[in-house]
Amino acid sequence: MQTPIISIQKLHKTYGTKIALNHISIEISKGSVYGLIGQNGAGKTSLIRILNQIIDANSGTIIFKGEKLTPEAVKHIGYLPEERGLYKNMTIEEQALYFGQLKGMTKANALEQLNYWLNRFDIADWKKKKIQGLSKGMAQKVQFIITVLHQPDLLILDEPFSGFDPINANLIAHEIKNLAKNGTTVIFSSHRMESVAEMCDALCLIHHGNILLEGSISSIQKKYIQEFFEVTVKDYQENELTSFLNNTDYQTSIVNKENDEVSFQVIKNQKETANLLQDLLKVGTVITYKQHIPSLQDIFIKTIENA
Ligand SMILES: Nc1ncnc2c1ncn2[C@@H]1O[C@H](COP(=O)(O)OP(=O)(O)OP(=O)(O)O)[C@@H](O)[C@H]1O
Repeated sequence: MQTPIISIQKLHKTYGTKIALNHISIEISKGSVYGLIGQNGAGKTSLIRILNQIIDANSGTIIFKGEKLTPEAVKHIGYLPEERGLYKNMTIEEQALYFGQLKGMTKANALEQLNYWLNRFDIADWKKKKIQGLSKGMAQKVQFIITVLHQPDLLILDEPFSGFDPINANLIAHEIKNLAKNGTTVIFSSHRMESVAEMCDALCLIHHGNILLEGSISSIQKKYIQEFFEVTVKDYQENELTSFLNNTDYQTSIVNKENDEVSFQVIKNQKETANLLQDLLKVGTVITYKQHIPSLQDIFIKTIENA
């Protein structure tokens, strides 16, 4: 891995006795789209708020662009929170100037960037519109523009597609990928696993403040390909089937059982030691034995079920 743009080391966060992040460590390389996934309450927002210095961690270190993260360095971060916040009485232009200047931009630079994005989205005539007159989708687009206006090195997007129709969601997805191609690092937080699978190069799955899975999408899938199997056994012995189902080396779920055939999915718990084919041959005549290529969704669900 190249030098990470952000390195999170042993980050720990509690609220009273509740552990929101349990000494987690993550490294994210420049220009990647990194998925942060987990169910409600997993700890994603806590991590994002610490990265934005909105709240403090109890302990741990964050190194951003080679140095310890400071409030000043947050100017190089763009954050699209899940609860969007625009000032309803301002025009789009006023809003862009306000947020741009907060991030240290000159007025001229903020205007130049605003024009660039409005033209890119083909909405140049929106500039003087007030936020309160915008539809939800339009306001989301403006919020996206304001988040990227100052050309941040790190872009943190919390559920960026919520509120968008599929066409606009595609448009934003395209822009996110394009920014990453040009060197912006993106942290993409969502509990919608399919959009993470589509957008990200790497990810981490957080559950109750712990990291259950971490790495590139291809390495995660490769690891699980070796573990999932679809099997059909004919002329099976009921007692041998029962003992296979009770074997703790495997997790087995029966898909179909009819006449003298039984079909099931098997996951190897003990990848190194279990000899699946040999164990299946004791059950009966193996007529199908194939590796199942799991979707990321399958992997996440199984991982959380086993946690
Ligand atoms: N201010 C707070 N006070 C007490 N507990 C909190 C506070 N904020 C978060 N928590 C708890 O910390 C845990 C992690 O919450 P967090 O909001 O970081 O999760 P999340 O992954 O962002 O969830 P969601 O997808 O629902 O936004 C949860 O159990 C939550 O109830």
